[in-house]
Amino acid sequence: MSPAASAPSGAAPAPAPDSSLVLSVEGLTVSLATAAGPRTLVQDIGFALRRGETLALAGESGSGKSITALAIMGLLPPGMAPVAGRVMLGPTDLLRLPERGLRRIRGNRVAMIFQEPMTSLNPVMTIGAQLTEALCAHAPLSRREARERAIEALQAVRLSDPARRFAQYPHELSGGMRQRVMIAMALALRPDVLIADEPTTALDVTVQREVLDLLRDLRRETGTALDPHHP
Ligand SMILES: Nc1ncnc2c1ncn2[C@@H]1O[C@H](COP(=O)(O)OP(=O)(O)OP(=O)(O)O)[C@@H](O)[C@H]1O
Repeated sequence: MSPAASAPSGAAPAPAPDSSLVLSVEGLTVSLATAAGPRTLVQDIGFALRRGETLALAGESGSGKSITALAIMGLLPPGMAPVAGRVMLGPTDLLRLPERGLRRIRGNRVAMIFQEPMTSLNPVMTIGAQLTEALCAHAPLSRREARERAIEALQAVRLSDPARRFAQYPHELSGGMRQRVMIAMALALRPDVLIADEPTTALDVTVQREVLDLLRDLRRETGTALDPHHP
């Protein structure tokens, strides 16, 4: 991890409570169980994110940026576990929350967009069906309300002709459009924190710029704090 993302020493006095603090990661350490014993993948990471703020985790390949993001979401692959630290979302330590509680937090309070939107979208469901399903899973909405919210979300990410996109399948959209759909899906639930793990790596350079500009504008409009990986 770069110095910007590395953990504070822990010797500093506890800061005064800060109501704008959304997410605070302290001393996060993740290890992988191997035949030769535990291997540390992320060591003593710490950072704080305030409402409306953007924070970038920078570091060389393999330094643990994705693992940090997955640990925050409680989505570490089997064999990996956080072995020290805290991930405070308001007063709640996500590392100590059971899976049921985490499921309520994901999407609603903390959402994540991944590198390759094609692998996160279901190829046999329309964009609209996926958006409304995600919305209905998190909020008690009628189908009609969910459809309206989904189309609004597609509009918010500046997709042309949102009503038509709603009825299309992922393969009918370009890579940049698919990433916009993923952003729409993540933001439709109005999370406090959006984690973006290299959201533009799979896109060509001009589309990368458009998606990053869009994320920046949406952050301003919604106040969602953003934790982009390789912005
Ligand atoms: N599924 C896995 N099983 C075992 N080890 C893994 C797995 N995924 C990642 N690792 C290891 O965890 C460490 C951190 O990986 P991570 O993917 O977080 O790096 P990164 O900083 O996101 O890299 P990149 O910039 O290349 O995406 C690496 O040493 C990697 O080998």
